[in-house]
Amino acid sequence: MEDLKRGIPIPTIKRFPSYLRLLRQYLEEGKEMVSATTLAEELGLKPIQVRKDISCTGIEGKPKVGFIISYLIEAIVHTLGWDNATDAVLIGAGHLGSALARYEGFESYGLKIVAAFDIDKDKCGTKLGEVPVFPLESLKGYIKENHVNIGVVAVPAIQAQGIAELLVECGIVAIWNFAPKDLKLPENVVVQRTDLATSFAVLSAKVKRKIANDELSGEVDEW
Ligand SMILES: NC(=O)c1ccc[n+]([C@@H]2O[C@H](COP(=O)([O-])OP(=O)(O)OC[C@H]3O[C@@H](n4cnc5c(N)ncnc54)[C@H](O)[C@@H]3O)[C@@H](O)[C@H]2O)c1
Repeated sequence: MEDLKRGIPIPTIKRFPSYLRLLRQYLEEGKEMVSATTLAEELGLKPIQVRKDISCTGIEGKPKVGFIISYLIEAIVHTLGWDNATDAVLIGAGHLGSALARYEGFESYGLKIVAAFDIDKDKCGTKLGEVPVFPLESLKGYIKENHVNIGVVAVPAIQAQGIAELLVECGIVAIWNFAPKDLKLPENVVVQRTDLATSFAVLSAKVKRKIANDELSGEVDEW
């Protein structure tokens, strides 16, 4: 995480997950080395951009050979701070919350949902996969006791602002908000909103352009 604070450009950070996906695929295929040119071709980027991005991890390639894939994966994961899974609490154990809590893949991205909280008494005391669901009233005590820094919000939009304020009051410093609501919070709180509808809007615009016979842009999809 230290490296992120040192000012790696946000577009580079956004491209890193695409590099990781591709590099892990290469590793599964038994490849050991990869060149910046190959990565660039696969991801629709310019080789100079790929070299610049990789230089942010501190890894150096060998001329004409490229990069050792396993070292590069390790370096990107470390640069993103993903080698040290960060505990998070989830608020809202409904359809979306349940899917998020059950998804084990987040751990390889450094996120570990350790507990879920809900106002629905029938859900409290149950588990979403391995994640226990607790009543909302126990949120504050849990966060204090377990030193959790991240909150994932998956409650109805109308509840989201109140829940976000409660999370901040409990000491949460970063919120991953899935509710369709722009949260108003103190500036020192990191908020990231994720909306599948936005991704779909991009997809739908691209489809329209394709149908109109325009060229699709070569940009890498961002998440
Ligand atoms: N970002 C996306 O792409 C995306 C996709 C799907 C859903 N959503 C949003 O995610 C949210 C949840 O959607 P869902 O389909 O899982 O809904 P859901 O109704 O299945 O689940 C909501 C859960 O939140 C709980 N809840 C309500 N108020 C609460 C509160 N004050 N404190 C704690 N828990 C509370 C409910 O008891 C319920 O278990 C909605 O805001 C929805 O719009 C976003």
